Order: sequence, then structure tokens, then C-alpha cells
Amino acid sequence: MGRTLYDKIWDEHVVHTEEDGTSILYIDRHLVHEVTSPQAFEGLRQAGRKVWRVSSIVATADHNTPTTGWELGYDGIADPISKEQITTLDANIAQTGAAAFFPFMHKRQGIVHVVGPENGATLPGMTVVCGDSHTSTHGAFGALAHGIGTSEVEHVMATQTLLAKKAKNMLVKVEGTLARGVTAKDIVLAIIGKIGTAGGTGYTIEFAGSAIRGLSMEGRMTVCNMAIEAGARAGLVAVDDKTIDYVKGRPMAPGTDRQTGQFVGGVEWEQAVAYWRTLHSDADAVFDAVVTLDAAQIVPQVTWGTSPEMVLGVDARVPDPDKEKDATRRSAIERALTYMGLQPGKPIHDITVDKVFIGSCTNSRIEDIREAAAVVKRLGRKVAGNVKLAMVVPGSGLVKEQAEREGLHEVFKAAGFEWREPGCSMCLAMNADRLEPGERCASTSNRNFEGRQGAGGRTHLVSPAMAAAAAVHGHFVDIRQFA
Ligand SMILES: CC(C)[C@H](C(=O)O)[C@@H](O)C(=O)O
Ligand code: SF4
Repeated sequence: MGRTLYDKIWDEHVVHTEEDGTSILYIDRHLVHEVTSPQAFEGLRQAGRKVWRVSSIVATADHNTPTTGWELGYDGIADPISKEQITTLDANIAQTGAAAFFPFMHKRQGIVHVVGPENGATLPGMTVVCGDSHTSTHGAFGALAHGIGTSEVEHVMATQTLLAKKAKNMLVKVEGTLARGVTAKDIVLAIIGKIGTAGGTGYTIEFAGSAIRGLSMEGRMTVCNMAIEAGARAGLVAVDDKTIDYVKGRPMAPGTDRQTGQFVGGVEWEQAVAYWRTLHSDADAVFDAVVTLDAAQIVPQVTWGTSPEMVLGVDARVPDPDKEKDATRRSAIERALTYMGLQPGKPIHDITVDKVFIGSCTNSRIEDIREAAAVVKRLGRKVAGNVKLAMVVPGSGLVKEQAEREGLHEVFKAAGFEWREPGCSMCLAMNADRLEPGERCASTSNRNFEGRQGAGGRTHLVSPAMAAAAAVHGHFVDIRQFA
């Protein structure tokens, strides 16, 4: 019987399996950030253990880093806890070492899920872990990547392995052509709208079909990023030419000269590519569940509630709980509408916003920034009067640099957006960027839970193009009319 992509990577890394299915999985890449690593490092120290394979670690600071005031250096980190987490990471890496470390303000610093792929730290066929749920992002490269908890971070550091049970295989197939202006973000929100936030629980999801193949690597990362919001710990996309082209010449990829940073190829590269080309599900592989979506039917998506599955097309109206027969769901809708301050039946495009956040590990890569800038340019308008703050937060220092090289920051600044330093920022408000109670935000991030962007804040998840259009119109608009 044929194997799925997930089966193949699993088989390649499993060290031992107990009768009950509990397995020991070898881990190739360990991504580390400042929030979930301090206890792990401390635990190792207390037990007198060393990091098993220092060269598997790639670390950066992202959640707590400020997006302004970098001229002040570390003194610009106002919150003492944030500062402590960032300096603790510095000290821990100074002590243990790492294959690469991009500390606060380093030119390659950024959100760990942007930084990994960018530096070639994420490669096809790898097992990748990070103490962060959105590690699923890296599955876009045909890598088995998932988030782990702090105690598992310590376990991986100590043993280079993870205890895991194999998940079931789910195939989500998106076939056909997207309407103009509809993006990877809309695909993944539509998938979550269809299968729900528990739809992928217990599965590893492989995203496939012509619409997924048609996406850039950035788009595939956006889709895999939100696999966790669909309940799956890992998402995957098969390796193809786009994957290999993206990886080629990245600093930590095979075939790149470590001294000059130039691609030189060679046997290591050839062997890697030959292996990577096997990283797809066999034609006769059997999936435990298959879901299909027609790309042509996907409308730009906007979440209206407090869970990513509470999502509709921009042409829809806020749902009416009275029309929901299931009592549990009815009360969930009622509670969400109360929190969100929305009336049933209100057209989604009439919802006005107070703030706009373009950023996060879902949508802060160069393509996302280009998409948003293109909309701002095309609409030729300034940030609407009712929008108090519209901010663009690049995912990494390299994304920022590239965007500036292309003059995109000028487009934003001229329209009244703030152009910030890289980091997680208002995705989860661990730094100074946050919503005030009652404020409503169009956000390109991945979670719209109560209080996610600040206590009492109201989040609507959208694509970068939709967020940019909402910023200049002051309310949601259907991007297809401008695309
Ligand atoms: C802080 C971290 C543990 C958390 C996660 O695991 O995802 C964060 O990145 C998030 O997005 O909520
Ligand atoms: S950008 Fe948001 S979702 Fe991504 S790692 Fe940071 S806090 Fe988590």
C-alpha cells in the first residue's frame, strides 16, 4: 500500500514504538523563542544535563520584542517581564550555543516561523519542533512540524527526541482557480469554516489540490500556519519545484557556502534534492478522511466571532442565533456576538474598524506586505478617519529590509500607516501593541479569541489585502471589486 507524505516522514524518524503506539521520534530542528524556553533551560541546568545536539537549535526573540523605540536598544523594552524573557534567552543561548541565534534587534531577528524558513533552517523532510503552536507553518516545506509544550522543549533539548503518537491522515484538497483578490488566508479560513476548529483533531492534514499547488511558498505557509486552528497539530504540503527553489541558496540549506553565503551546489545538494523529490503522498496512499473545496467558490473571508471557525464571506451578514437550532451553538453565537458588539443580520461590509494590524506569523512575509501595499496604492486613499491606528509589522528584519528596498514602506507611510520593527506584536499583545477594551480590529493574524489582542479587544481575522482595504475605507469591503 502506498504511503502518505506524513507516513513517509514519520517512518524516517521513528526510533521506537511501544505496543500502545507511543513512539519516540527523532527531531532534526528545534526552533526556540523567549517565551517557552526559560523553564526548559533551567530544568536542564538543575538536572545537570547538556543540550544533546546544539546544532539543531535555531533561536530568536519575537513575542515580547517592541516594534518601536529600537534606537533605545534594550532600554526601549518598557515591560520588565518582557525584558527579562528576552535577556534570559540571550544568556541561555550564550551558555549553550546554537546553530544560529537572532537576538533582539539582529538584522535577521523576527517571528520564529518566518525566520526558520527564511534562513534555510526549515528543510523538506525534517522533523521540526518549537514550543509554539504555530510551528505547523513549517509543514509548507514538506516537513513534519508541530508545536510542543515547555516540558517537551526540555525533553527535546536533553534527548533530541519527542514522545509522540502517530496521528491519522487527513487530505484537504482545494481544486480550481481562486477569484482575483482571494488569497491563501481566505482558503484556510474557508477550510476552518467548513471543518471547524476541532475538524482536524487527531489528524495531520495534508493540503493538496491545484489551488494549493498554485500558491507560493508564502501562501502555503499561511495555510499550514492555521492547521492548528483547524485542530491539527501539523499541516503538510508536498514538495515541488517551488519548495526547492525557495530553499536553494538559503544560508543554512545544503549547497550554500557557509563562508560566502553563495549557492555552490555539490553532492550534498544533489542528494538532498533527490530525497526531497520523494516527499509527496503516493498515488495509492489511503487517507482516513478527505475534505474537498472548490477554490472558485471561496469568497474573501472575515471572522465575526471569537473562534476562527466563526467565519463568513465578506458578502454575508452577521449570523442570527435565533436561526440556530442546536442550543449549544446558539449560546456560543450569542456570547460571541455580545463580546464582539455585533447585531445579528448586520452586513459584514458595514462593520467599521478602529485599528488595523498587518503582521503575525500568518501574514507578515514579503508577499503579504506586497499584497497589502498594492491595495493601498490601487485604492489611492489614506487611512480612514475612524481608524485610530493602522500598523504594518514585518515578520522579520529581512522582510522589512526587502520591503524597504521595494519602497513599500513609503506607500504605507504616505497613506498614514505606521511602519514598525519586526515581531509578533499585536497578534497576541505580549508587547506594548494592543487593543483597548471594546476596540475593533481587522487583523491578519490567526486567533480571534476573547482578549487575544488586548483585554476586551475585538478581532476580525482577514487577509492582508482585506485588512489594507478596511484600513482605507474604515470598514470591511469586498476586495474582489478592486482586484
Ligand atoms: C506564546 C506561545 C506559547 C503561543 C503559542 O503556542 O502559539 C503564541 O505564539 C500564540 O500564538 O498564542
Ligand atoms: S505571530 Fe502570533 S501566532 Fe505567531 S508565534 Fe507570534 S504570537 Fe504566536
